[in-house]
Amino acid sequence: MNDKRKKSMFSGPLVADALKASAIKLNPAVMMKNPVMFVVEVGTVIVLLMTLFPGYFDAKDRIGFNLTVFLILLFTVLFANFAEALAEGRGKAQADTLKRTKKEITANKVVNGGGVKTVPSTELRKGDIVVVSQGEMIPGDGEVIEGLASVDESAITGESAPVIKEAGGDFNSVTGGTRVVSDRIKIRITSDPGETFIDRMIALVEGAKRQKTPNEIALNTLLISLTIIFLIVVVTLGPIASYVDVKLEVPVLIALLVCLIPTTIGGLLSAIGIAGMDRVTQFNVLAMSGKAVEAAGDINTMILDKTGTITFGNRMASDIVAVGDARIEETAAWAAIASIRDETPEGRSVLEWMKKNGKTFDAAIGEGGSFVEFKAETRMSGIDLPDGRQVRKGAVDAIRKWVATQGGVVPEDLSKQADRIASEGGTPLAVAVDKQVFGVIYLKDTVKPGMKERFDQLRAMGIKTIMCTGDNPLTAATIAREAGVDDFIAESKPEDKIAVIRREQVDGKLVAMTGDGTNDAPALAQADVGLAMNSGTTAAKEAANMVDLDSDPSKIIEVVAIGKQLLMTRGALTTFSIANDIAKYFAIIPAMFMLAIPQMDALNVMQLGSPLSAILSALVFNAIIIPLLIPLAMKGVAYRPMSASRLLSRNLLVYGLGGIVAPFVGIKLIDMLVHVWI
Ligand SMILES: Nc1ncnc2c1ncn2[C@@H]1O[C@H](COP(=O)(O)OP(=O)(O)OP(=O)(O)O)[C@@H](O)[C@H]1O
Ligand SMILES: [K+]
Ligand SMILES: [Mg+2]
Repeated sequence: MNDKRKKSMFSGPLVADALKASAIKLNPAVMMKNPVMFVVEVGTVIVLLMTLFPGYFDAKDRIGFNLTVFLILLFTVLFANFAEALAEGRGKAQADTLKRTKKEITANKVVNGGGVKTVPSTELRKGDIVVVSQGEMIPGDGEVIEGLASVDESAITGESAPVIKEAGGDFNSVTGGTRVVSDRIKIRITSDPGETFIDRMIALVEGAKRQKTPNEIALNTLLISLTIIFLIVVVTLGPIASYVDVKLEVPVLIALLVCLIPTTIGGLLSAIGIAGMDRVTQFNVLAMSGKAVEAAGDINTMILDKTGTITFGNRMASDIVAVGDARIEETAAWAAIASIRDETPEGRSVLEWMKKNGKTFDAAIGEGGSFVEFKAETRMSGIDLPDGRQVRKGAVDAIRKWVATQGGVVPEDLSKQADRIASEGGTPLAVAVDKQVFGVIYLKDTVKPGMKERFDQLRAMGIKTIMCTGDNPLTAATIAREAGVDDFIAESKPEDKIAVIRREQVDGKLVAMTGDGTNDAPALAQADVGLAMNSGTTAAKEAANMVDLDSDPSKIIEVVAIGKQLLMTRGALTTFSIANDIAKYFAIIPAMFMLAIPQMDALNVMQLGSPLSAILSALVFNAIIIPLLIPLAMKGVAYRPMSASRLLSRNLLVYGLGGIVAPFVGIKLIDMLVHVWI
C-alpha cells in the first residue's frame, strides 16, 4: 500500500479542506439530504432573524441570549458538516492522485490488416487490440491475448514489485494506467472509456455515487420519525403553555427541539458510513458499494479455499515413495517426466526435489510429447509420449479411476501410502503410466500461522467457516482440524462452491467467499460478499462486489471484521445519541418552566446556575458532543469478537447508560463555566 493512501484522516490539509467544505455544505439544497440537521438549520435561521430584527419579534431584551443561541446552533450544523467532510476528505485526496494517473495515454492500436496506429487511449473501445511494449503504459483494461510481460501495478495497488501477466489462464487481466516494465504483450481491450477499473475506483473513493445502504435508509427513517414527533411536541407546547399563562419564547423552544431531536447520530451517520468504506479502502480492498461492506458485517457463513488461503499454498514435493513392485528410481523418474512441462508450483517442485535428492531421469523421453495441463476438473496433469504411453500424476482417486478405465489394477499399498501422507496433512499425488501405478509424491503445505485464532474469533462472532478443497477427504480433514475450521468439503470441483453457497442461502444465511478464477465468477456473483483477487481474471473481478488489490484471499476475514465494526459503530452511536437526548430533556424542560414561573425552583434537580444558563449549557453540550465523537465515528468503536446478542447487551450498557450519564456530567460542567458570565 502506498504512503499517500495511509495518510491520516486528521492531517492538516485534510482538516483545512474539511473546514471549508463544512461551510459550503450549509447550502440548504445540500442540507435537505439530512433532514435532522436541516431542521436545525431552519431553527438557526429563525433565531438569526430574531437576533437581527428584534423589533419585529418583541425580543429586544433577549438579543444577547438569542445571538448566543444562534451561534451555538450554527456550530451544531457546522460540526455535523465537518464530520461528513472529514470522512470524505481522504477519499477525495486519493481520487485526485488516481486522476493524475489517468492522464491521456497514447495507444498502439492494431488495425485491420495487421498494422499499428497510434491513437489516444480515450478512443479505445471494447474489443480493440493494442500492443504495449517495455516502458509503456497500458492504455485500458483488458486481457493479454499474446505474450508475457511483467507489469508495474503500483499506481492502483501501491505494491511496487512488478507482477507477471500472460496470455491464457488466470493471470491475463491487465488494468489501464499500469506500466509494462519488461517484454511486450498484445491486449484485447475489455472496457469502454469512462467504465474502466480506474474510473470505477475514482468514483468509489470520492464517493461520487455513494448511495445510502438499506440499513442507513431504515435508520434515517427512524431519525426522521423521531424528528417529526418532537417537532409536533415542541410546536404544540407553546400554545398549551400559554393556555396556562406560561409564555415560552421561540428561541427557547427551538433550543428544546434541537436538544431533543437525534442530532448526534444525525450529524455523524453519513460520516460513519463513509469512514467504514474508507477503512476497507485503506486495507487495499475496493468495495463496489457500501451495501457490500455492510453485508460483510452480517455474514453467517464464510467459504474459504484450502490451498493458498488457509495454507501457504506452496505445495512442495517433500518425498516420493514407490508402490507395488516399482523401484523408487523408476517412480521418481516418471514423476519427473509427468512434471517436465507442468508450470504449477506443484509440478516445478517435483523437478526441484529430483535435483536436491540427486535423482536423475532421461528428459529426452518427453521430447515431442504432448503436454496435458493440470485442470481442477480432471485433477491430473502429465504428458502423452510420442511412443503412445500416457504418463500422469494427480489426485489419488482421479488416478485410480483413470487406471481402472484402462483395465489396470492398483497396487495394494497405494491406499496405505496415500492415507499416511493425507493423515499428516500432506497431499498425495499418485504417479501412473498407462495401467501401472508407480508411486506417490508427497506434497507438503503448511497452515498459515494464526489461522486457528482467527477462526476462533469468527466462531465467537457466530460465523461458520467451511473449507473447500480439491484435495482428498483425509488431507482435508487433517488441515481442517489443524486450522480449526468448522466444516470442510473435499474433492470439490469449482461448481461445488456455488452449490454450497446456495444451500446456505436457502437456510437464510449470508455467505462470503473469495475467488480468482473464471470458474469462480458464478459463485462470486452468487455470494453476498464476493472478494475477487486483483491478480485474477476480469470475469472474477466483475462478478465480485469487492476486489483485493493485494490478492490475499485470507483478507476476507478482516473485511468481515470491518463490516461488523461499521454496523457496531452505527448501533453504538445511535444508542448513545438517543440516550443523550433523553437526558438533555431533564436539563432543559425544568429550566424552561422555571424561566416562565420562577417559583418552580424545585424542578432544578441538577442545581444548574440559572434557567438561561441551563438551556445554553444543554445546547452547547448538544453541539460539542458531535466533534467529540468524530474520532470514534471515523475509527470505529473498539471491536472484540463476540456473539451478536452479547454485543448488543454490552453496547446497551456502555453506550446506553453512558449516553444517559454523559449529558448530566457535561451539562453540569458547562453550566458552571457559563454561569460565570450570565
Ligand atoms: N500440478 C498438478 N498436477 C497434478 N495434480 C495436481 C496438481 N496440482 C494439484 N493436483 C491435484 O488436484 C487436486 C485439486 O487441486 P486444486 O488446485 O483444484 O484444489 P486444491 O488446491 O487442492 O484446493 P483449493 O480449492 O483449496 O485450492 C489436488 O488436491 C491434487 O491432488
Ligand atoms: K439532540
Ligand atoms: Mg488450488
